Amino acid sequence: MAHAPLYSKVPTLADELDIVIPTIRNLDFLEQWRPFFEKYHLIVVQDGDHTRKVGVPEGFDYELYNRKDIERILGDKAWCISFKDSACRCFGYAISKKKYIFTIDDDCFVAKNPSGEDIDALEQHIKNLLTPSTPHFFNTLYDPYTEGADFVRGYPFSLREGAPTAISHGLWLNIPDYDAPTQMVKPRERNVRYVNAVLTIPKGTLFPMCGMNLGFNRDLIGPAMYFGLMGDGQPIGRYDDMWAGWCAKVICDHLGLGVKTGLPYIWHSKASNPFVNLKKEYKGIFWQEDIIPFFQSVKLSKESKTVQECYLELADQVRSGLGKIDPYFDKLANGMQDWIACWDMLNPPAGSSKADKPLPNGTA
Ligand SMILES: O=c1ccn([C@@H]2O[C@H](COP(=O)(O)OP(=O)(O)O[C@H]3O[C@@H](CO)[C@H](O)[C@H]3O)[C@@H](O)[C@H]2O)c(=O)[nH]1
Ligand SMILES: [Mn+2]
Repeated sequence: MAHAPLYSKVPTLADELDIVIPTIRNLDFLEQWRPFFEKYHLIVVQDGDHTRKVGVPEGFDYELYNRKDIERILGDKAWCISFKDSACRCFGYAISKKKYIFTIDDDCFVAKNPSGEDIDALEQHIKNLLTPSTPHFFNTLYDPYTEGADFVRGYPFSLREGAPTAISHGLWLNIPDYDAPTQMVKPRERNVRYVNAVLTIPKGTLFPMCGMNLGFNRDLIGPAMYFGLMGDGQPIGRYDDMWAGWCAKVICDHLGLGVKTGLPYIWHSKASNPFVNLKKEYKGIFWQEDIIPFFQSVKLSKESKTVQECYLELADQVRSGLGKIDPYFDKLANGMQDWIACWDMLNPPAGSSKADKPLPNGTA
């Protein structure tokens, strides 16, 4: 059974992909990415003080949303979008009109491969997203759809079509995405290991999704990419991307979609303060010992056929399964529900009466 064609030239998807950047800093890092990013539309989610002017370097096509814009657009449901946390980025996922999203932090730069060449992270994410995943049977020679590799002997031919890829999870050279305790005991550790591999995360296995260098297919998994309620007024931080990854993975498993991790690498330049991070992560470090078994036991009903249906069913299970840990999870379940309402308001089904209503633009 022939499997997906290899791409001699990876399509740019310039009109089908938005780059979402959360920022409390500045966007000077875009200068280094200019050769790779300039042809794409940017969605900048400005966090923190909305009166601060965030400059976008000349030549980039963008829309920029600050807290006031989020409140204007989402009204009484704006509360479900985090404030003073990188989780605010998920507003960009909902307001986008494109099929694909790539999100990157403003302290991530262009990395070099072992041959010293600049890595076009976006091209690799596109390659990952446009080729199938293999969640149902592990290919020991890694990604069979990449040049110079294939399915190994014993790989069932009936499974070689693979599954549609929903998420492409990239990695980081230099500052690794460690939690605070690890960062505190290994303050000088740098990731210098370039592993030339892309792996599908097997069905039934969870993973810690980092939002620093992440691509996904909005049409396949967008409504599940709610970065959990963190930051201002919340008891935990730095679990936003993790929460989205756990929710998205159980839904991908239910819907037969794939998640890949590995290439591409970016160069992560700033180590955030481990003491500040410990304060943010502290409760999460304990809670996740209950959260993970919860997600491992999640069963979604066969009636849940769309991402929204799966996500709302999951929100109910979060409320009943995790609400006893802390009232936060009840609030988070409410946030998940209001997120879906926001998603559906901003992304009405084609042909519905609301589909043609232009939304208020960002402050760009
Ligand atoms: O309140 C905030 C804090 C930060 N941002 C923007 O979000 C990203 C990540 O910020 P930063 O680089 O400071 O954080 P890291 O610890 O390196 O990031 C890791 O933790 C995750 C946070 O949950 C993040 O996704 C991981 O990569 C930058 O663009 C900041 O400008 C913000 O918008 N609001
Ligand atoms: Mn960072």
